[in-house]
Amino acid sequence: MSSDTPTDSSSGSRTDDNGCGIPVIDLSPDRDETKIASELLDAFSTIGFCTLIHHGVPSEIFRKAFLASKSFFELPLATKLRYKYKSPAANRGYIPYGSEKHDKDGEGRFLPADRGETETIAITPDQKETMDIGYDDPSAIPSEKDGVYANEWPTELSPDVFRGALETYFEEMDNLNLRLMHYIGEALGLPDGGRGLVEQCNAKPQNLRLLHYPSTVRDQGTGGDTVLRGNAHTDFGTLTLLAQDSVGGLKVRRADGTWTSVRPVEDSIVVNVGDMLMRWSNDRLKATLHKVESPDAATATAEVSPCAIVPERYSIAFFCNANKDVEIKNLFPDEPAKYEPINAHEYLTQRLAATIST
Ligand SMILES: O=C(O)CCC(=O)C(=O)O
Ligand SMILES: [Fe+2]
Repeated sequence: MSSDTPTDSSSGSRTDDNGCGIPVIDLSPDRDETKIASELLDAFSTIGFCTLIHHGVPSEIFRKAFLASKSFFELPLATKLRYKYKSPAANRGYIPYGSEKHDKDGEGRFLPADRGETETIAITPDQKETMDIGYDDPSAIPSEKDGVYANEWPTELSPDVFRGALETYFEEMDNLNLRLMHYIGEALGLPDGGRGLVEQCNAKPQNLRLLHYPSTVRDQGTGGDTVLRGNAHTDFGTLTLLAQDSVGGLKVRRADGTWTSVRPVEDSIVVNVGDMLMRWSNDRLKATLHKVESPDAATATAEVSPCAIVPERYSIAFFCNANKDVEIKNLFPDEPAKYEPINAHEYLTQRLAATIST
C-alpha cells in the first residue's frame, strides 16, 4: 500500500472517509448531536483531523473570503509590506516568503530555542506568504501597553471586498468553533457537558490567516517530483478550521508514521487539534503533524498539470485558542497531569515567537 493511500487503517479511526484521506463528519442539523460529538471525539483522539461537511457556513462566505485573499496577495510586495506583521503579541499583519522558521523538526520534536542559523537554514523555508487578522473589539481602545491590538486594514482594497468579507468569515468560523468545542466537551464527559469549554474560548482570541503558496516548478524545493510548500508542524492553539481551494497538497501523518493526503472537498472545512488542546485534554486529543506539498494527481480536484508547473494555492486557516486569561490545565483532575499548567496567551505567544522572525 502506498504511504499516501487515502485510508486510515493504522490509527483506529473511522475509515468511511469517502476517499478524503481523513474522517468525514456530517454536521447536518437533522443529525443526532450525540453521534456527531462521538464522531468528533473518535477523529480527534486518533488521527487528530477530520473534514466537516454540511456545517452550515454558506458557500458565498467562502467565495468572498477567497476573493479578498486573492485581491490582497495580488497587490505589489511594497504595498503588502505596509501591513507587515509586527509582533507575536499583536499577531496581525503580512508575513512575506521565507519568514517562518518552525519550532519542530520533521518528526514533531521541538528544536532547541537557541538554535543557530545553521539549524534554521537546514529546514527549507515555507514557500508561502500569509496575512494574519485578529478580532477588532469595538468596545476596546487599542493600546500596546494593555495588550489590545487593532488590525491594519489595507486602504488599497474596498472595505466590502476585504474587511467586510473577512469580518463575516471570522464571525462564522468563531461560531462554528464554539459549536465544536461544545461537542468536544460533551464527548469528553466534562461535568458541565461542554459549556465550560465554550465559556473559556468565547472572547474571540482567534486568528484568521490567509495563506498563498505561489506557483512553482516541480524540481525545486526538496528535490525530485515533490515540492515542499509548508514544513511539517503541529498547530499551536485549540482547533484549526481550514478552508482550501481545489489544488490540494495537504498531508497528515498517521500514527504509524505514514502520510495521508487530504483531498479538497468543495465548501468543506478541515479541522484539526492544536497543541494547546492536546495539553488541555491531557493528550486524549491529538495534535498531529501535517505539511503542504505539491499536489499528487490522486488527491487534487483541480487539474494537476503534467508539466513541471505546480499551480498556486490559496487556503484560509482559522486558528482558535482559549481566552487570553485561561489557565491550560489538565481537564481530568483524577489522572496525573502530563504537562505543567500554563496561561493560554503566554503559551501561544511563546510558540509564535519561536517560529516567526519579524
Ligand atoms: O495551507 C494548508 O493547507 C495548511 C496550512 C497549515 O497547516 C497552517 O498554516 O498551519
Ligand atoms: Fe497547520
